Amino acid sequence: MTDELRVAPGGALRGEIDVPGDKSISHRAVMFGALAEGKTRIERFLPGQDCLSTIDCFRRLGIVIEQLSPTDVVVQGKGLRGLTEPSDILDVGNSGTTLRLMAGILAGQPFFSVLTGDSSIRRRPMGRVTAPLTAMGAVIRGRDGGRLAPIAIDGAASALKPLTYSSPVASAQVKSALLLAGLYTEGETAVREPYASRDHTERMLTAFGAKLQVAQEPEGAYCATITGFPDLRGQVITVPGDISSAAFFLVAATIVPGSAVLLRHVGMNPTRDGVIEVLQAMGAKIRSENERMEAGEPVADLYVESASLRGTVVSGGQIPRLIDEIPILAVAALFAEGRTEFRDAAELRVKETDRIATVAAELRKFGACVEEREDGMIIEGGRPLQGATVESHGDHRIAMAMAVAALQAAGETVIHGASCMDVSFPGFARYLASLRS
Ligand SMILES: O=C(O)C1=C[C@@H](OP(=O)(O)O)[C@@H](O)[C@H](O)C1
Ligand SMILES: C=C(OP(=O)(O)O)C(=O)O
Repeated sequence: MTDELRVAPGGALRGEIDVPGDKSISHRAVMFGALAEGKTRIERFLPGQDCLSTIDCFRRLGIVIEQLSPTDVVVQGKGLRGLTEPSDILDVGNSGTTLRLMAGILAGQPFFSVLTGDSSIRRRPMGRVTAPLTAMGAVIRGRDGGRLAPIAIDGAASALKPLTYSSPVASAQVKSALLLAGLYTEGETAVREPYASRDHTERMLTAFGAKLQVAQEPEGAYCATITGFPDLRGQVITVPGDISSAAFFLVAATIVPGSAVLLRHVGMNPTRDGVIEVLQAMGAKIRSENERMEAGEPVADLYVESASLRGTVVSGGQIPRLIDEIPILAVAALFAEGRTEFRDAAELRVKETDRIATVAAELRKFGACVEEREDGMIIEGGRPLQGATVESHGDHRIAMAMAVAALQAAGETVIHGASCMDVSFPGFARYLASLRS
């Protein structure tokens, strides 16, 4: 089978999509379910490759996890002390969230474990979690002095103590790793970040019974504090749809004239909804309906119609609220009148790929005008696009963003390495096709 997706331009997008489950929340439901006493039932779980890696790793740690259907998962939790030493390395595949959050959990276990992943994971910075975990007393070794995977955690030699830590980056993975290690300390562990990153860990751990305090601080800073050794109890969790997946259809329906699409069950957590704010500022017609709370998270249905866009500036505290949506927002910028600028987004360089470099390189193949900056990019909108042969570079969000750009490019586009879409959005091409028929 060839690993490519062909996308031809065509008519309006019309219909409804039940947006697949949120990746960040699906990971956490499995992890916290494993650490809780009793059964956790997860509905609308995302059966993407990344979340399946998390299930696989926890099975290797002795947790029974049943997948009653692809989206219906039951985790038989064994409590904070219930994990057992894995007999082999733990392979997280392509998932940075799995590796970094598990590093925090495994630092608190009385056994030895090794975490690794694919070639992309083995290039991504892990010092951002291994350094503060070491400061908490964890004994961790890895390539490049513990900064690159594989990393080995000598839990038996570790004696964790609480830490108050100011993270130089707004990263939910760093924050979560330290809060999870903090579960295994006597006392309070506090993590401060320059801007609030996604807060699913704080919301969900609180629902499981942890004692957690959060505080918004001056100039956008944020601090979360956890108290060690709580009694965590199994929960029933209905996972909201992933706003990061919905974003591809928000942009697709906006740029293809005559489109009208309803996206059902979209997670609207205020630490994640920057994409809607920016698209609306650009002129997009997005209406939120049927707003409700599920599993401690706000959820809504989003109705989007095609619209003309104008350029904008995206920067500062907005960036963590839309970090994974920048590749698809760059596509929206191609169809906007004038210039769009992304600043303060150097974090994009350490994702599955260097997303500043890969977005610029691949969009230029369509004839787009994209200037790379150290911490972002500048895009001149309004140029006609030509269909092209493009590469995913093994990065799911790049592959899907290119598929959306192809909808409004003259001629056919071929996306090589398209199967990586399954990392966060299995069936993406089918969902897209369903709106075109
Ligand atoms: O905690 C999470 O679930 C995630 C946090 C973000 O990464 P960082 O923590 O590196 O910003 C995001 O890019 C990733 O897709 C998922
Ligand atoms: C960056 C991402 O995920 P992770 O860090 O978990 O690999 C993503 O899904 O865009």
